[in-house]
Amino acid sequence: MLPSIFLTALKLTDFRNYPQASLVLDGRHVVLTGNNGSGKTNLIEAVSFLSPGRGMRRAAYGQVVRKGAPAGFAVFTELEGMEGSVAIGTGTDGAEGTGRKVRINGTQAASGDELLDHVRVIWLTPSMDGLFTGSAGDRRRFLDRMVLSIDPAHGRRVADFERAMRSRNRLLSERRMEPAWLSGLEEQMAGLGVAMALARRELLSLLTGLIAESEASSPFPAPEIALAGFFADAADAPAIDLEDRYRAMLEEERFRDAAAGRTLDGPHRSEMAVRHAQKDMDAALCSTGEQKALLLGLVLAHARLTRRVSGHPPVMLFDEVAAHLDEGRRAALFDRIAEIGGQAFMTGTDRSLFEALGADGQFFNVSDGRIQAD
Ligand SMILES: Nc1ncnc2c1ncn2[C@@H]1O[C@H](COP(=O)(O)OP(=O)(O)OP(=O)(O)O)[C@@H](O)[C@H]1O
Repeated sequence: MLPSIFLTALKLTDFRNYPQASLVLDGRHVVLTGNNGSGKTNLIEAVSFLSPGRGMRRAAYGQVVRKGAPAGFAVFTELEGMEGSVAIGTGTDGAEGTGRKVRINGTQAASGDELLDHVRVIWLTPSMDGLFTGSAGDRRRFLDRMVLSIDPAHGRRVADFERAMRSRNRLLSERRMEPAWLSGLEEQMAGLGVAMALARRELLSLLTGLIAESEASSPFPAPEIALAGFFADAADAPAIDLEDRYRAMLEEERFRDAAAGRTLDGPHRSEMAVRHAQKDMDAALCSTGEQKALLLGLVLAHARLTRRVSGHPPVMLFDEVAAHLDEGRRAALFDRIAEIGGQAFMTGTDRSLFEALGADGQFFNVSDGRIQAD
C-alpha cells in the first residue's frame, strides 16, 4: 500500500454557514450526513481548497466568507504524511488584502500550485452531472484539472498562454497591428499552446491505458476519451511542427481575429470528447444514469492515475454520489475507494447509505452549520 496523505484536523472559521467548526480525523473515510442545506457540501468544499484554484464550486472569495462575518474566512488543515499544515484564508490571520492566501507549514506559498507538492484532491459533485452535455469550457477545465495531477506546471502554462492571448486580443481590437508586437505574442502563444496540447494528449493516453487495464473488473462503464477541437488531428506530430503551424496560422488570421475581437482558433478552444465504449455512443447521448456512471468511472480512473504518478493516493471528495447508486454499485464504489487507498469524504442525507463502510468510516452529523461525531 502506498503511503497515504490524509487530513487529521480540519478547522473552519467564518466559512460559508460555519462560524467555527473543528474536526479531528483519524485517517478513515469521513462520512457527513445531515438534512439538505445543513452544510455538508460546504465542509468538503473547504477540503477542495487544498488544490490550486477556487475549489470545487469555483467560488469567488466573497461567496465563501460567512454572511455577516467581521473579517475573512480561514480553513486550517493538518495532514498526516506530509507532517505539516496547510492554511487557506484571509483576514483572520491579520493578513492584509482580500485575496485568498495559502500558507504551507506557516509560510505563505508563492502560488496555489505549491499545494500539489503536498497533497492532491479529486472530487465528484452533482454540479458535474451535466459535464458531457454542457459547455466545452467546463470539459476543458475538467481536463486541465486532470492534467495538473500528472503535470503541476500545467496551471502556469495555461495562465501564461491566456495572458499572451489577451494581450494579442487587445492589440487586435485596438487595431494596433504592429508586426513586432504581435509576432512576439504569437511566438509565446505557439510555444505555450503546443505544450498545453501535448500535456493534455499525454494525460489522455495515460488515462486510456489505465482504463483498459481495469476495464474487465469495473462495474462502471469504461469511458473512451479523446482530445477534440484544435490540435485534435495533430496525432504524434513533433512539437516544433505544431508550433510552426500554429504561429503561421495566427499571423495569417490577424485581420479575421481583429474583426471578431478575439483569437478564434487555438488550444484554448480544445476540449475532451467522451464516448461510452461498450455502447459505442457519444456520452452526451447516454441516459442520465449512464452519464453519472461514466463520470464516476472517469473520476476513479483519474484517482488511480494520480496515485500512480504522484506516489500517493489523492484525497477524494464524493458529494451526494452514494445516494444515486444501487446497493451493488455503492459497494463497488467503496471497494474501488479502498483499492485506491486514500481518504475519502462522502456526503448524503441518509446514514444508512454508508453502513457497508462499517469500521472504515468516521461518521459525522451536520446540522445548520454545526458538526458532531455521530
Ligand atoms: N457565505 C455564506 N454565508 C452563510 N451561509 C452560506 C454562505 N454560503 C452558503 N451558505 C449556506 O450554507 C447552507 C448549506 O449549504 P450546503 O451546500 O453545504 O448544504 P448541504 O448540506 O450540502 O445540502 P444539500 O443536501 O441540499 O446539498 C445553505 O443553506 C446556504 O444558504
